[in-house]
Amino acid sequence: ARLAYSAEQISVPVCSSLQVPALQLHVSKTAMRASQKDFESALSQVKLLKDPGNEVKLKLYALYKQATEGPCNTPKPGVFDLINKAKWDAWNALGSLPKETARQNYVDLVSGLSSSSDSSSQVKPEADRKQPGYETLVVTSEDSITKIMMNRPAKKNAMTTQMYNEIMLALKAASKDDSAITVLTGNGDYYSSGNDLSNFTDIPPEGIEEKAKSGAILLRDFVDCFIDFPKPLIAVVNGPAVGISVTILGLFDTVYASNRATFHTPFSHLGQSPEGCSSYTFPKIMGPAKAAEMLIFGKKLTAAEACAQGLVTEVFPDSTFQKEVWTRLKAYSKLPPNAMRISKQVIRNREKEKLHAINAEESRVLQERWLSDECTNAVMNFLTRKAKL
Ligand SMILES: CCCCC/C=C/CC(=O)SCCNC(=O)CCNC(=O)[C@H](O)C(C)(C)COP(=O)(O)OP(=O)(O)OC[C@H]1O[C@@H](n2cnc3c(N)ncnc32)[C@H](O)[C@@H]1OP(=O)(O)O
Repeated sequence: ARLAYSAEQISVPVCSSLQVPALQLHVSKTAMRASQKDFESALSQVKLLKDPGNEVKLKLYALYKQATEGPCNTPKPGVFDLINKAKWDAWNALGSLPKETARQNYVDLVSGLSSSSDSSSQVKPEADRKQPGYETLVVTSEDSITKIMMNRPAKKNAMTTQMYNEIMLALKAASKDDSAITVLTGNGDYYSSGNDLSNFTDIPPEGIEEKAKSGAILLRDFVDCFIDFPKPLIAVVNGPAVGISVTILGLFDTVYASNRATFHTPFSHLGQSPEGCSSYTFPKIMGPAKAAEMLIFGKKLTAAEACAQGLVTEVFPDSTFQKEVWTRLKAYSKLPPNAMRISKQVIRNREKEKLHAINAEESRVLQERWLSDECTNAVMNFLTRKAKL
């Protein structure tokens, strides 16, 4: 049965006080232009929806604020004010998007949510489907799809040691569960900002060399899990992607991206070198010249550019991204699972040995880079707030 979608009922554990202002019936006069009727009807419709989850609620919040107030110009909330900061980030990420476009995107998003909730009114709330035991991820299995969602939105899904370990665990479990396909995605406005640079600060008593050594082992094990993953693996790139979250895309079978996504591997800027087998997969996918621009010079690609260069399978408008992608994935997940697995093996197996060797070599080189002054200075500059990408 449908849940009435009232302000009280949208309380959820992660953002318990997140209230979508669209639920308020007040609409400022500035919003009442081209699609006024549609917008008003979307505002009413949203109250009838099942809880769409925090990620979507943040999008609704941001679009509503942009549509009614224009670009975000309020001060950024403090570090510990997680909920208001998440809301502020979502609104601020819309930049100078015109009010009318925001209004249209709001209407499109609500319409997408209404039709998907119509077709899945029996779906259990996400909290019920969530697999326990993960702190940095939300892992769910439904419709023969295991979804692994990186869940540190306030840190742009930066990957901590714990997150690397949990992703490995989740992939191992997904390889054995009864799902047909597996998806990696991010919660919030980023897909992932790559390696959490504070990983470099936790130096053990044995010293920095030991830290670099254990980091290289973790990196190699992590990437090996992607090389060996036996089922179709799909990246649903919901926003900007940085560093290792980009490089491993070369090991996925399909990459769907929102048109808000960007792809950035600033290794030289960070005094580091390519990993995730990208030194091999990127030149193979996009040719050596384009790969060099990304991996040596840190050129950031838009989603459209990444698609033109073969790293991304297809790009979708952000306003309909989730609806279009999940509709497609649900259809794919109904294909015979063994046939899909075997096709993947036929496509990928002959490269596996080579990829493992490349991964080992990249990890070895990176272990040395982590001890360099160039890397130490770049990480310190970020951590002391002197530099950002
Ligand atoms: C086992 C080890 C394996 C290692 C494998 C190696 C991989 C290589 C890489 O992945 S290289 C890529 C490393 N990533 C970066 O250099 C990104 C650094 N982050 C940024 O430049 C920016 O944060 C941003 C451009 C991603 C986003 O900027 P924006 O202004 O939109 O947001 P904030 O900077 O305010 O970020 C919000 C909070 O998130 C924290 N954060 C973001 N990314 C990281 C990160 N990679 N590591 C650690 N922390 C990160 C940021 O500090 C903010 O935290 P705060 O709210 O507490 O201030």
